[in-house]
Amino acid sequence: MEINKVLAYFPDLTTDQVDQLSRLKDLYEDWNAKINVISRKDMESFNERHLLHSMAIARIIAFAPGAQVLDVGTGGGFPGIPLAILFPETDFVLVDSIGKKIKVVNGVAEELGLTNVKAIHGRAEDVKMSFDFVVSRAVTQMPKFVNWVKRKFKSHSQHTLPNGILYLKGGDLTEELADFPKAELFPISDFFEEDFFETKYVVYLPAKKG
Ligand SMILES: C[S@@+](CC[C@H](N)C(=O)[O-])C[C@H]1O[C@@H](n2cnc3c(N)ncnc32)[C@H](O)[C@@H]1O
Repeated sequence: MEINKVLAYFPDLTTDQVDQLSRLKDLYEDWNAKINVISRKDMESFNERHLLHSMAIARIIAFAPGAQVLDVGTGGGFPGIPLAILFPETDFVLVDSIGKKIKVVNGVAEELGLTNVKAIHGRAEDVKMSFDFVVSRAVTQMPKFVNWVKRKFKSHSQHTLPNGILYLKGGDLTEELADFPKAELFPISDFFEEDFFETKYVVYLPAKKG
């Protein structure tokens, strides 16, 4: 997918944001040659699989200036880096347990001048900060994930949605979400015409029970 097609879904971007998003594919190609974080096959479809896919979260929520967002198991920076570009006044903490992936995240953030990204090499369970939202893609099953992050939410919400998890997920989620009656599924095909995403939903789970 051409970058212009991705950008057409977000017509209100500033020139800085357009420039940053347009540079991502080349930056990841350079980093990937040094440290392999994205498979060759995925690199071919970088703009849809990594960029537009991550940006589906921005179709559900506009993160507020000053809000804190955690990306758990960010890998090379997804969905955290594209979201940090879209919401430059929101603070993003990207955590991954593999150090070389965090090296790539730091490199990309530095090259793009993203001052709102902090990358942590460590386990999500050990992050001791509070957040408005936790985002993620392709890390683990929801019951385990909820255990990792359930004590990491600020109680007060400054958004239209109560604070919670926004998780890019695919497959049959019936069993996985059985214990989470408050989970809401947003099909990504509602946001973008293309239907190439293996991960087909953004799952929203509010932090507060009951
Ligand atoms: C399949 S990759 C997905 C990477 C990225 N979210 C994406 O969609 O491109 C899963 C990542 O989760 C990380 N991970 C798994 N368990 C973790 C944990 N407990 N804390 C932090 N990172 C973890 C792995 O190191 C790996 O980079």
